Amino acid sequence: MLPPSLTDRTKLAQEKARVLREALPWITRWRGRTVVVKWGGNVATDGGPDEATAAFAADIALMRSVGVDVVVVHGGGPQISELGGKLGLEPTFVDGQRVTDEATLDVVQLVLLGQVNPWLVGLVSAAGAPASGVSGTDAGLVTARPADARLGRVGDVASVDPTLLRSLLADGAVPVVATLGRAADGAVYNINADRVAGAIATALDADKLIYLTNVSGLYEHFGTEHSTLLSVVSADRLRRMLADGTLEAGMVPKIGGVVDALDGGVPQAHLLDGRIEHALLLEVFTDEGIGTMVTPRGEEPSP
Ligand SMILES: Nc1ncnc2c1ncn2[C@@H]1O[C@H](COP(=O)(O)OP(=O)(O)O)[C@@H](O)[C@H]1O
Ligand SMILES: CC(=O)N[C@@H](CCC(=O)OP(=O)(O)O)C(=O)O
Repeated sequence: MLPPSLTDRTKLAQEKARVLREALPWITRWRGRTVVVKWGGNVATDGGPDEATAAFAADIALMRSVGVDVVVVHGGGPQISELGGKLGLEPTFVDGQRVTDEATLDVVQLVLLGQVNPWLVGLVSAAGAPASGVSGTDAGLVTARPADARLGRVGDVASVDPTLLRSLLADGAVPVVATLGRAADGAVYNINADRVAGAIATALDADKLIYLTNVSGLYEHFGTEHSTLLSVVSADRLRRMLADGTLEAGMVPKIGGVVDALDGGVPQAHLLDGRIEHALLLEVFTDEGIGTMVTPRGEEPSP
């Protein structure tokens, strides 16, 4: 009989082999496919910020290295509120969208283009993938149109031209997109990152759209004692949730982005807790169903 320590080591090695075997069909399935991953600023706030985002960057680099065309779209809402607060700007939101006056727009640009984007580009690069930071205002990537006038310089996505992203992907790079947009008259607008992620996934005919946030997924009866995590849900059910007003705060634009993407032909979207290290890897390369999966009719695909 094997000594106990060797038995344990053998069991651990066999477990590693099992994980690798489990990953193979998923790696084969996702090679050459396009996956859009939206990193929410909340991933880097409450608790252990850098570990979770460093693990996220490592997962992105791994996806790239096995041949997935991966695009990162990032937010930075809490980081914008933090710097704005230091500068005396009180954050105000309407249905999850930041009311953006001219001074706030300056802060949005400073934080997204000067802090969050280069930080994520640095982490993905350090993890071994050639990341390339771009703004939605570059090369006509995101054309904005003014949103609700009460929101000031907030835009909706009018259109996405994926040419720049396609050429970066063809070069083997990982585009990391900051979600500003430019209107036809050249003016820059602040656009909610969840909506941009959905529009970019649609424009790229992505095979999967993943949102990383600070909850385990989408809950029914959120914030009540009856709250339950929805593991698989249909786009129709999300439409009903949007219409009946049961979603609050940041979930409104996120679910809006998911519904837009599914309506635009993206076959599946996921909401995951990005504070769990390697949540992305678990979702893409294992049989583990974590978080909430959204498909057109609420059915679960297999590899
Ligand atoms: N039904 C719901 N299920 C889960 N979270 C919800 C729900 N309704 C509202 N939320 C809120 O949405 C938040 C995530 O959105 P948001 O703050 O915009 O994150 P991010 O920065 O990742 O975009 C959660 O922290 C949660 O408080
Ligand atoms: C119009 C609008 O609300 N824009 C967002 C853009 C950043 C974002 O969406 O960040 P998260 O994904 O981290 O929430 C904002 O100013 O907060």
